[in-house]
Amino acid sequence: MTSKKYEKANRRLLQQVSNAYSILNDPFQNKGTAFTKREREVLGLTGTLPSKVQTIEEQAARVYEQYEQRPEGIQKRKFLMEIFNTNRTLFFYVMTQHLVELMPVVYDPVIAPAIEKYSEIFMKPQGAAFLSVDDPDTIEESLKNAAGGRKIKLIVVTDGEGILGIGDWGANGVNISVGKLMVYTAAAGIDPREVLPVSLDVGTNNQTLIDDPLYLGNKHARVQGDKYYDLVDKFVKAARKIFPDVFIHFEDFGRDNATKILNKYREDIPIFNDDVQGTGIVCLSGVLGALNISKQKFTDQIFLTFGAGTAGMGIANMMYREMLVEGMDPEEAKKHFYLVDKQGLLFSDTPGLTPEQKPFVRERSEFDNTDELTNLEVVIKAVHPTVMIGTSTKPGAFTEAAIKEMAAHAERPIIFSISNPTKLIEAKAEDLIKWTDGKALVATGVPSDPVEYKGVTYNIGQANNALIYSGLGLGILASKAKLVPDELLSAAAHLLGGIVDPEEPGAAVLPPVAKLQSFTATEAEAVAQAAIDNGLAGEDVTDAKSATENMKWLPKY
Ligand SMILES: NC(=O)c1ccc[n+]([C@@H]2O[C@H](COP(=O)([O-])OP(=O)(O)OC[C@H]3O[C@@H](n4cnc5c(N)ncnc54)[C@H](O)[C@@H]3O)[C@@H](O)[C@H]2O)c1
Ligand SMILES: O=C(O)C[C@H](O)C(=O)O
Ligand SMILES: [Mn+2]
Repeated sequence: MTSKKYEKANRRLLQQVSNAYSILNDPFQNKGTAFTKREREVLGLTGTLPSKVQTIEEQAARVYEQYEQRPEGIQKRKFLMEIFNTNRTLFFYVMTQHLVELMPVVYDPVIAPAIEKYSEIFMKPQGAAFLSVDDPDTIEESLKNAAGGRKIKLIVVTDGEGILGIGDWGANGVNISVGKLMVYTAAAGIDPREVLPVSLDVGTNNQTLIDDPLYLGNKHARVQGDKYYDLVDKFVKAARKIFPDVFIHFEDFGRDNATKILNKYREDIPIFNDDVQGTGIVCLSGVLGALNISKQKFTDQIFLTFGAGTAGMGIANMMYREMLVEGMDPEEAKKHFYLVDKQGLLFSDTPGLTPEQKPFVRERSEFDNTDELTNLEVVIKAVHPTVMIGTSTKPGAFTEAAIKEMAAHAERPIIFSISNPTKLIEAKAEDLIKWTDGKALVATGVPSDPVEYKGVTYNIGQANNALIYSGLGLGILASKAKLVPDELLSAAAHLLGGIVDPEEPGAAVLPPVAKLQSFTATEAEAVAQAAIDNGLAGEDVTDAKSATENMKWLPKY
């Protein structure tokens, strides 16, 4: 068949299969003005676009110029979402070109108001699957419909109950799944065609949403108990049936469910809870980075968890495991941990303890002023922590008095104030540096500008699981890891913790987001190697470096 005849047959087939608009309206196929004249002829696009053919660079320049003209915050994000909904390749080209500038807009902190307003500003479902507790028999059908025939390798699922620190946002929470997946692609080059955001809509206890005529989710109280866990189980089983090798990332589940779900499935399939494990890894990396700077020993550290919830206990468990890896006796290791929650310092007889908190509580007999240990400053005075991590959602909780009390007993106090979004942060980086006269080794959950203090520029690491989960995911997918044991998480943490330049004055405890793509690639290789070393990799995966490099998708036509 001559090439002319072939092209004619191909054109006819394409036109039968999909007319111009199904191409132009498919963000995975659409190139917009970058379609060449030849492509336009073959694909039946002649006359459907302005005549000029642009390169992706020219398109990106136009998009970025438009972006800059948008008002700060959610308007900038809405514009970027229009690009994402129109042309995934162009979106990720622009996002990777301006990663440091765009991450806080695409992701944390601007994603928070975007979630709060999701229903009222809804334009497109952005390829997400909306699984409803009221239609449990449509789970498989819903996943297949949303995948649209695409081979899905990575799912980020949320039930919207514990969004960042802003709480229950029901079906609006799907935006966190969409945003997290954007970071996976921008940071690690996960193919955007192979990902699926999933919302488990089990209702909401957020009365604002129930009363909001614009709210798009199920308008009833959150379903709990067996019916809830049955839906989660139906989802997990259906996802693994339809997408056999899929890696499932759980995000922003409520404190009572997150760890329980993780522990139920992690021995059988490759799953991950970002708030529990991702945050644990990034904080362990940050502490290891800080100790590289202060030259202190990990086993000498005393940890105070402020806000012993999903993330707080994920972090505590990751640190505890590290103590054991360092050879410490389990009972001795437990003596290095203090949990503070709404009730104050947690004791074995404190009412309302969660299952995750119980292994780490203390005995009242250890103290002679237990009634006063509801005040953070008093707790610090009593226990002399060297590491304090805030995952409490309590803004300003790290007061000047509390921080100065910590600095009185710790030569280089390690203080991570990581509640998100910005309005919930326990203390600002510049205050922590000032209150400790430059001694504190600081990290925040949201991006923080460098702090100038007494002639030193203090670079502030972003202790956000976004620095870690993309590399972990790429390593898991590239190695075809059958499970995600702690060994893989630890490999990621030690890799990141070793990237810090400890000799630089004011060095950050974590690598900068500007280097996210490069350290993500290195981390992915370390995770894939750990999978190979632990006998968890696919039979055909023997070379971690080539496996991760071959997996990467690049935003180009
Ligand atoms: N930086 C990151 O990567 C990262 C990762 C996960 C969570 N977080 C942030 O951490 C915060 C908590 O998230 P989570 O998923 O663990 O939520 P969670 O609800 O599971 O835990 C919050 C804990 O803080 C406790 N708390 C609330 N008010 C308190 C107070 N006044 N004093 C002491 N404790 C208090 C709660 O009782 C709960 O145990 C959120 O702001 C979230 O955005 C940050
Ligand atoms: O989403 C983030 O910014 C980090 C973390 O997962 C959180 O819940 O705060
Ligand atoms: Mn989260």
